[in-house]
Amino acid sequence: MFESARNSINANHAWSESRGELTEKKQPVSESPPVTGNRVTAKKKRKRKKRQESEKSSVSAPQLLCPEETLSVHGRKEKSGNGSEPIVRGIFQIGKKSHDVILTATRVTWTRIQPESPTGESSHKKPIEDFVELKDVFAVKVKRRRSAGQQSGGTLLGITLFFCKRKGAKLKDDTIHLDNLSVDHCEIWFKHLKDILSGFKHRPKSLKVFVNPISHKKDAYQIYKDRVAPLFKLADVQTDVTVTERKGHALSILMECSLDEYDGVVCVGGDGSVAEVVQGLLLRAQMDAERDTLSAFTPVPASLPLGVIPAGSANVVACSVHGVKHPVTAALHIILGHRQPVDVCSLSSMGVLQQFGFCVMVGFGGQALAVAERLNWIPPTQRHELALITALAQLRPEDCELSFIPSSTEKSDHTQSELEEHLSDVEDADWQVRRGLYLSLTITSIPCLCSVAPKGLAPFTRLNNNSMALTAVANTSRSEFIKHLKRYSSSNNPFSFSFVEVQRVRAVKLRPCSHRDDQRRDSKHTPIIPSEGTLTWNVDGELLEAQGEVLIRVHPKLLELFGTDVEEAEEPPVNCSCI
Ligand SMILES: Nc1ncnc2c1ncn2[C@@H]1O[C@H](COP(=O)(O)OP(=O)(O)OP(=O)(O)O)[C@@H](O)[C@H]1O
Repeated sequence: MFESARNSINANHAWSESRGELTEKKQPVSESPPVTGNRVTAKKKRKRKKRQESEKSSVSAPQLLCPEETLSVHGRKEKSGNGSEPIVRGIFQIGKKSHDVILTATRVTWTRIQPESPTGESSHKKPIEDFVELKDVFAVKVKRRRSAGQQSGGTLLGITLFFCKRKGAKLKDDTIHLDNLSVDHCEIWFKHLKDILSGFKHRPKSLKVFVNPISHKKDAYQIYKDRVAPLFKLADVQTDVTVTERKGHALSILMECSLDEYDGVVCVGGDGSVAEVVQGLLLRAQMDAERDTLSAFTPVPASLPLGVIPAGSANVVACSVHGVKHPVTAALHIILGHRQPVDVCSLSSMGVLQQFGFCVMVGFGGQALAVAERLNWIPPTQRHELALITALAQLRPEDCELSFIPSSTEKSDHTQSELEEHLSDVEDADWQVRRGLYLSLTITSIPCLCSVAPKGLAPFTRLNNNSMALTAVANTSRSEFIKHLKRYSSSNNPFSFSFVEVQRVRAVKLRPCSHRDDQRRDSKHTPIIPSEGTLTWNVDGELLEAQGEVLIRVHPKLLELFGTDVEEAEEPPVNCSCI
């Protein structure tokens, strides 16, 4: 019955949506659905007339029922019930069959009209009913038949609804064609559908889009042009696209441009590009709120939600809010205005804010990224594998003092600002302190789902549970460490090792130590003594050298992402071939 929106666009069908165009060339009003077929016998004609009369008596097309009920989705009080009262009802052809179609404030429902049996008895079979929820409909267009090259006008065929259907975590666009040649009929339906759709105020109408042309396989622009831009156009979302020319380009635009005209920002690229746009949105919010980022401060949330179209290699942020690496899913979440507040962490060194992010690593994660940066002349996939192998070969523990404030605040009655104030107060809190050799420390504020870790990098982080997950991997043998890493992509628990400690925390402090008890050292376990106390951090895939003590804090719901809360990535698990 359905065909994909983009597949169904052909030379002879065109969609428009102005009411002007609907009435521009009136078609002869027909109260019955169009009938296809060349030869209609007199008997068939009589039968059809009889059927049409019986249909007309029950559902003449169109019937206006209770138009004020549409007010319910416009934020005003519903007059009665739950929006299930019919607004308008009529007959359309769907596929090749006549259907009784009903529009309510929340859905379009259609039921096949049962033909009478030759004996005049009506069928005892229960009519098949189907429906689409209007919250999933993202466009309604007038459907016309146009000859090749014809730009406007054309024969009215009916109206088409473009909607989103779900298969697991994946969203796909689909269409339902409501065919009827009557202009009056279509006009009434079109108007009501448009009114209802314009009542979904959380859907963006204008977006600032950043595309990183060098992400991963260098196909981000193509992905945007072929798979995302046509959907934005169909949904009448205005876009202002910047193809970034250098690192820092998106950040500098976000710090300067007027954001008032946009309802959201979209980033097409990998996690590095997302990190830059997140940084831009949050720094801009602090600048507009006159927050002093050179001191310990309580940040304000970003003013616009962010949509992430995955075009990188791991796509951790996209997978965490979509469950899949699928540009169409990401685009539909944006168009339908699905918003998910997310916790963000900030990393400060010597009291000065260095970066906002979702996933902060030091030790193995930082060392592997540093190697990858040095190998940037190698294509991305080979580079990441080679960097992993090199970092594993050079595996050395970091000698650190690790402190953290455990968190128990999963649910809270505090307001957003009270919660932020409470969590920002790290001075008077009870810090737990550990001193030791660590192979890897990972702190995440979101689950960080991806194909190499479908269940995420941490056992209990949610997108907005007001806390971060700290995974501390103490010094162990290389083979045990590899066993731990491999478990991320398998069904075994990567945290059930004696050398792995996981904590739910609201703040973490890490101080590199340069003196160790010499007794504990041997050639294998010689720790990295950071030069002048500098550690190499990996913040969302970007390298950061930070001197001295580093403080990482969680900031609940500091940003909204277009997407939803997902339990697990539905990407097929990928085992790293090199370990
Ligand atoms: N035109 C450009 N030239 C060079 N670098 C750019 C350009 N535009 C953006 N960047 C930078 O490229 C960096 C990497 O981007 P991104 O993460 O999207 O790609 P990737 O590293 O290939 O993907 P992944 O992180 O998934 O492996 C980002 O830091 C971004 O700021």
